Amino acid sequence: MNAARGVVFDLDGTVIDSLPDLAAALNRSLARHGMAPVPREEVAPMVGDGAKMLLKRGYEARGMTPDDEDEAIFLADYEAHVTDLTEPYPGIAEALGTLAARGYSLGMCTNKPEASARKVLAALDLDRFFPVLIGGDATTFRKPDPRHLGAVLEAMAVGKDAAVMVGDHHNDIATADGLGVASIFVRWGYGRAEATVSIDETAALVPAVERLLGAG
Ligand SMILES: O=C(O)COP(=O)(O)O
Ligand SMILES: [Mg+2]
Repeated sequence: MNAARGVVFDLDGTVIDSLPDLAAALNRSLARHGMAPVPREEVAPMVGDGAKMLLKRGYEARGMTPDDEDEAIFLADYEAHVTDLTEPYPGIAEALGTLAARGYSLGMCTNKPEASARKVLAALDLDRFFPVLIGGDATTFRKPDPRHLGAVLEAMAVGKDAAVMVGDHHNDIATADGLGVASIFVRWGYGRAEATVSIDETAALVPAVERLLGAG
């Protein structure tokens, strides 16, 4: 019986490969100022602390600082194009379906702006897996602050001993560690982290969760 067990997912770099659209939006913003584009592989390590931080880091790479107008235009433009090039990672929908079928509650703890997160999940037919989702702009705290994960677990009515956090960034692991929650680091995303449990492919996800939370 897994009814009270929960798996909390990070979004960017864990469930969806959103880097192409994030990089494209950043580069459209830079182009407004006549600045050269930042290649995708250089954008990847800038992802993980939310869209505003991505913009700031992208501008810094070109020796500039975004102002409020840059920020507003970038956020609206990204939200409008959030599904142009973005895809779920291969096998992730199947893994989510298996976890749901085995009785795990699923939730999402993302630093992405919440409207963009909900829009992209709906467009990719993944929103049905995540009745609980808290975005990086929804409260005054966000990952790596453990309260972000704490708020997701509270909304899921899952205790921290019965939960696991899955993410691609050191923020995800730090959030879980800070709250005393088990975590799984996924290596297919954009970040690096020291983690007790790491996996290389989506096929390894369900077995890793079952090992941490006990097979049903
Ligand atoms: O958009 C970001 O910077 C990070 O989003 P994530 O927390 O879902 O990885
Ligand atoms: Mg991520």
